[in-house]
Amino acid sequence: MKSYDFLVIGGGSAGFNAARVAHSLGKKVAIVDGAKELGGLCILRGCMPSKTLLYIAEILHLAQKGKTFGLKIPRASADMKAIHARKKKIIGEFASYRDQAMHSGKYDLYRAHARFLDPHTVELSDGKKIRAKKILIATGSRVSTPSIPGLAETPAWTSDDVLDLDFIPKSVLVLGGGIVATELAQFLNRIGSRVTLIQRSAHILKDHSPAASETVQQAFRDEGIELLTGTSLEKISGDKRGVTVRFTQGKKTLIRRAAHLFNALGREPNTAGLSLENAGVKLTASGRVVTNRFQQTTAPHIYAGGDVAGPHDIVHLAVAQGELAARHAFGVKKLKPVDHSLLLNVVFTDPQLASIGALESDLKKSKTPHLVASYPFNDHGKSILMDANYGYVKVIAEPRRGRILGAEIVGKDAGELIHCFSGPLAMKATVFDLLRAPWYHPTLAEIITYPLEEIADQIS
Ligand SMILES: Cc1cc2nc3c(=O)[nH]c(=O)nc-3n(C[C@H](O)[C@H](O)[C@H](O)COP(=O)(O)OP(=O)(O)OC[C@H]3O[C@@H](n4cnc5c(N)ncnc54)[C@H](O)[C@@H]3O)c2cc1C
Ligand SMILES: NC(=O)c1ccc[n+]([C@@H]2O[C@H](COP(=O)([O-])OP(=O)(O)OC[C@H]3O[C@@H](n4cnc5c(N)ncnc54)[C@H](O)[C@@H]3O)[C@@H](O)[C@H]2O)c1
Repeated sequence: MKSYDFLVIGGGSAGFNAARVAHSLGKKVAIVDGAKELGGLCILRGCMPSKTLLYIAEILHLAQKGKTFGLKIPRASADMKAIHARKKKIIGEFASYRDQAMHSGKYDLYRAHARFLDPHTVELSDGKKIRAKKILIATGSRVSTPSIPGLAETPAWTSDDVLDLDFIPKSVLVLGGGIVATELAQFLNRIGSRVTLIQRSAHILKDHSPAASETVQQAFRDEGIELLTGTSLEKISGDKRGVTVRFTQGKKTLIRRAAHLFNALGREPNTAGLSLENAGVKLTASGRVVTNRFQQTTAPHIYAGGDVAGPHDIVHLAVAQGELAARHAFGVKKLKPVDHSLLLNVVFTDPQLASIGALESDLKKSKTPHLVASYPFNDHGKSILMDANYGYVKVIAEPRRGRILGAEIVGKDAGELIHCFSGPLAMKATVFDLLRAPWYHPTLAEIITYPLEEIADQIS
């Protein structure tokens, strides 16, 4: 039986980066991955394909509103075969780069599924057994199918299918109003599908502020997406002609039909089949692997990172958790846990929605003193000339010295603009520090100076 210092189960963002760090510390490392294609979710079926398609859809949208800018663009439409080919080429290049790195000889790579036999031994789906001193579980997440009558029996697309379309679907019913649902509903609508989105809570993107979700909702409705919120799904059925969803909204019972159904009702940690009970690794009530601040599970020599551990399914956190686990496993000193108080979140709808640090609602709940100021994009020179009028920038600061606690941006390129705050938040900067920085005119970024000045005025 082969034996290693470090065994990584799952070679996605968390697992690959943990293996890379362990190798750089001089350790003998093995990666086990059971996927047909190497690369992990972000490269193959997550961040990169979705952002490739969303960017294309944004260009199409701008071309279609050429008249607003005084342009004659007679007919802009999606050529799905070409779009699909572009996506495949781009993703193929990213995946091949990762594949080469995994085959670099720095790690022993096993293309199989693993399950624990005991706390130090795993059995692979090809029958091999391997042992390791330290192990990382980085098996990611998978689409969940909640128990809604008819859902399991009705053919439904997942995000994997939507990201791989090579035709324009006539109509799609999108179930859910989270990030996957909203980003891909807008993509489908912009390429020319008739889209209905059915969401359980009162707002889409319910983890964000109501003002932020309402702004995105308004943009979606203005683009022609039918958005139904505050609903409860009752029955889903399908026949040769398409799918039917029956649901309630308040006291009304409603029915919608479409050619296709898209299940965007969330993801769940990928732990089935790992036989974690043989290793003494416990799960939380929501099915994530229990970990401490250094990613150790309830069996201290076994670590977990990425979507399987949470608390957020975000790729830079998966990378940070994997790297931290490898360093901790091999005794690197003065390590800091991943700082979730600096949570950075981006939703790549148009307008984009991005936030960092403390949310206003959490500060209100905990009665933490704070100052808030915001400024709308429809009163800002650069966004007006770009016809990018949805949204606002909001800054939250501590009231005595003006230390920035958080920021929320809804608007054009919010995912880029929010990074004006990530360095300053990490460095505990104040609004006064940021106002000393130069801000070029005319840029979208300079809008940030307005709420900063308002807070500075309130303090002084
Ligand atoms: C449509 C979509 C868009 C997204 N967009 C973004 C975005 O824009 N930005 C962002 O930050 N995040 C985004 N995410 C989330 C992000 O992709 C994930 O948080 C991240 O990829 C998780 O990385 P991971 O290493 O935990 O898991 P993964 O990358 O999923 O890796 C897990 C690996 O484990 C393997 N595996 C599973 N079980 C076993 C087993 N028993 N034995 C061996 N191998 C196994 C799998 O084959 C896989 O390769 C998106 C997700 C989706 C679905
Ligand atoms: N831009 C990004 O960073 C990005 C993009 C895509 C995905 N992701 C990550 O992937 C993860 C998964 O995203 P997701 O959108 O699939 O999940 P999610 O949990 O964010 O959204 C699931 C949606 O389904 C609804 N829902 C769940 N069960 C339901 C039921 N029984 N009846 C009615 N509605 C129900 C929820 O209310 C919610 O709107 C997220 O945590 C996100 O962090 C990130």
